[in-house]
Amino acid sequence: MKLVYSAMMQENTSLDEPLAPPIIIINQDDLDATATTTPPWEFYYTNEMLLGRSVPPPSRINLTGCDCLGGQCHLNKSQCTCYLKQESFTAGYGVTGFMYHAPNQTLKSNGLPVFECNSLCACSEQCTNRVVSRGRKIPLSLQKTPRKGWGVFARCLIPKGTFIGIYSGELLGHEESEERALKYDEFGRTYLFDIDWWYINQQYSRNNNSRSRKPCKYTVDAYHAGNFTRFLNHSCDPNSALTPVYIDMDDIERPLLTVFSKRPIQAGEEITFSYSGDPDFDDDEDEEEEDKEEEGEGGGGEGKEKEEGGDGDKGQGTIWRLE
Ligand SMILES: C[S@@+](CC[C@H](N)C(=O)[O-])C[C@H]1O[C@@H](n2cnc3c(N)ncnc32)[C@H](O)[C@@H]1O
Repeated sequence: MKLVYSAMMQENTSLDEPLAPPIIIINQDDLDATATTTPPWEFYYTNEMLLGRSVPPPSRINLTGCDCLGGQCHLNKSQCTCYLKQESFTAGYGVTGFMYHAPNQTLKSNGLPVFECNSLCACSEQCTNRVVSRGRKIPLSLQKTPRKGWGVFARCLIPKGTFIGIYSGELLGHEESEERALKYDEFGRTYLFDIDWWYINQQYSRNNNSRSRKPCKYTVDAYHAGNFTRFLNHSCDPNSALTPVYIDMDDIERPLLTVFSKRPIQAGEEITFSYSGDPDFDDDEDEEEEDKEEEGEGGGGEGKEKEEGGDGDKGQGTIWRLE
């Protein structure tokens, strides 16, 4: 059954990540023959976002693509519209250029939005600004733990800033997510994840000249549909974090929730993140120098101060509804 489960995961994601190594199932905890040998079959395994009843299909009316040729968007900084868009959001937070290091495609900083090149861009599939869209590359296992149920484990050393997976599932509107939360509270299920990133709130506060929090418009529910990320357990000292990523999406309230390592993760180590948002807003100043070298840059971006947040919680990503 473990092999069947592993094959099912691979089959359901073969189109969007054909090169992803299989996820293997390890169950050292089940000593008696009647115990469950695989993770539950209760959900549809997918990397995609399925739309809830009130969620419109993605609109691409305001989506733009760059005209760069080849895979070197990071070298076309004054012409690449994706580069300029990324900078307009993140230069104020000390990150120059794209959010990925050009040579190894690792994330420069957690907690900031990423705008990847998209299906309207002329650049190639090898573009340095396409990471999540190219899918998972790292080998993982799903492992039964003694006290936390199933968890996700690294099968090789994962460098800092590596893409791990999309927190996929059903994208629900506010009303539907409230209904689900009530239902799930009865059963003690916790797979709902609000998309309420600090910069969405900040924009709302600015536009409405208010310091009140914006009601959360969208929530991801990974209970009925999702992928291995629904098995990630919580830690107060996590080795990974969520990052909002926009690919074929022009609505700032609908990023993909993606998981990236925030420090090197050893082979055999459990991969975890904080269910209540990541308090570290990692603005690695030493990496800024590296970025300039990579991009042949003379300056710019350095020493800029972070903006003041509307409600002072820049470090928070999203909030998991705990029981
Ligand atoms: C999204 S699920 C994570 C996957 C879960 N372990 C499973 O087997 O389905 C969240 C649930 O995992 C368990 N969990 C997550 N982190 C935990 C932790 N640090 N300690 C104990 N239980 C944890 C709790 O039961 C929680 O409701």
